[in-house]
Amino acid sequence: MSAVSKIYYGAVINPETLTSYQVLPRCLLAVAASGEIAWLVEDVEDSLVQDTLAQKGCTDADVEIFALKHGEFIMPGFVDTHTHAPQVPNIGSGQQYELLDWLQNVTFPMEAKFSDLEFARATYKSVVRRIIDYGTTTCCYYGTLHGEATKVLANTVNELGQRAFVGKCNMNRNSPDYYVEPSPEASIDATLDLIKHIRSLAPSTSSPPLVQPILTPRFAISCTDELMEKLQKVAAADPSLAIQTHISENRSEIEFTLELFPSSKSYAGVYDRYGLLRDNTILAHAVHLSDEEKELVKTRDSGISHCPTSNFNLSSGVAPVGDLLDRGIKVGLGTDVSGGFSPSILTAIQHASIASKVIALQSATPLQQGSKFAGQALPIATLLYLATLGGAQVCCIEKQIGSFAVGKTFDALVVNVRSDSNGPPGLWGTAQSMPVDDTSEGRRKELDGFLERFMFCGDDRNISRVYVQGRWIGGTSFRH
Ligand SMILES: O=c1[nH]c(=O)c2nc[nH]c2[nH]1
Ligand SMILES: [Zn+2]
Repeated sequence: MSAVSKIYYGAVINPETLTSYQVLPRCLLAVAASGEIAWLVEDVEDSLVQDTLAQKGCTDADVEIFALKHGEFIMPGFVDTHTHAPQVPNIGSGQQYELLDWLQNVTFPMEAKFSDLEFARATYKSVVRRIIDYGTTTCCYYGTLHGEATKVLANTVNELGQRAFVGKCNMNRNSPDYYVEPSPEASIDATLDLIKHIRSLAPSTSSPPLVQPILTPRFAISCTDELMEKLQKVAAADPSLAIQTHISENRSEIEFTLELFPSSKSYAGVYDRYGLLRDNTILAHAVHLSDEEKELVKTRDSGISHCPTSNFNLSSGVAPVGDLLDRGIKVGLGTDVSGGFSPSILTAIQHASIASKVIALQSATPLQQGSKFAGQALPIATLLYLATLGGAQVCCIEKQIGSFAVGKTFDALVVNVRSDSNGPPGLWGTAQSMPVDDTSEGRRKELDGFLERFMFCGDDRNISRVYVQGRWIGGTSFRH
């Protein structure tokens, strides 16, 4: 690890497990020039900061110290495990449709426009900029079916410094003539070319690279058997290649899938038959999986992207996240723009909470023995985990990001809930320069309250800085 280049002192929120997180009002955290966390001391009194720095061999002269104000805190950046960059211009339109009609009437016409590379360049620049400023430090992006436009997306992400997985859609059927791949061969050639391009963006020293390719069969409906067989070969030849697709989102979609693949018993069975369920597979939605399918997903160690905003908005249903968690399945959050109408993971957090409450309200039976989450409202710790470390697990990068620990990279947000922040006016009450209760317990309680209110009432105006790999890349205080 390189020498310490920056020290942060102040309030830190650090996710630990599905049911716990650390609330650290006076944390001292050092980031190396490489972007990794060099060391972290959980509780340091103001008067002991200089001594602690001296003990760590740091002097004011050689490192920059960023002292957070009261009402500011640092937390890990958000992980969006599922979104569609080319659908951002469509946000808020077509909400009268369910999935299959929405794709035909709203989504495919917009995605088709990305055959124009100038349009792709201008759109992706503003889309990625906006997603970074919403606090998403890692994002799993679907591009369109166009290889060249998806290279533009990957280049843009790389230039703006976000961590991401970027894939082009494989789709050679059940799409309009103006927006469909001509053959399985053409789909695979463009995919391999994109993978090569994205891997060439990585400086050889950064491990893992900031931008990684991801195999993206749009969903089973849009891929012929022949294309699925070819995708299977690509995946088998490259076990480190991540995979993303949609699963079991909408009842008509499930019915159509089973008609198209009559030899498979279930939707998950289709993907499994083609070797596409593995530990680095991200499955969006999983609203209507059978118990047998959930077991299969668990056995393959694939992850689920829970996209509650989209599931409500396209009237798809409510995913049984508590049950998935009880089964030990990895779960993260996804915005699924523009099925979801917000690119902010904060909105996904709020809707994940409401979704769990809807399920709890509908649960006729009391909690079953051994179930920790099913049929219950998800607590703050779980929502925080899904938005950060859970998402990192789904992407198989939990050793690098998602929480703060020595050796992990500093992918982080500075959140500002002060009355003088740019955030929702009047939300935070009177500006206080000090906690009302200035004891350790008082500070912890206050910080915990700040976190909860940020998660439910905050927005991007409260995110003043966004860091990826130690580099300041966005937020309201960032000069673009
Ligand atoms: O929410 C969704 N958005 C999409 O673009 C899509 N394509 C297939 N299935 C999908 N679901
Ligand atoms: Zn989607």
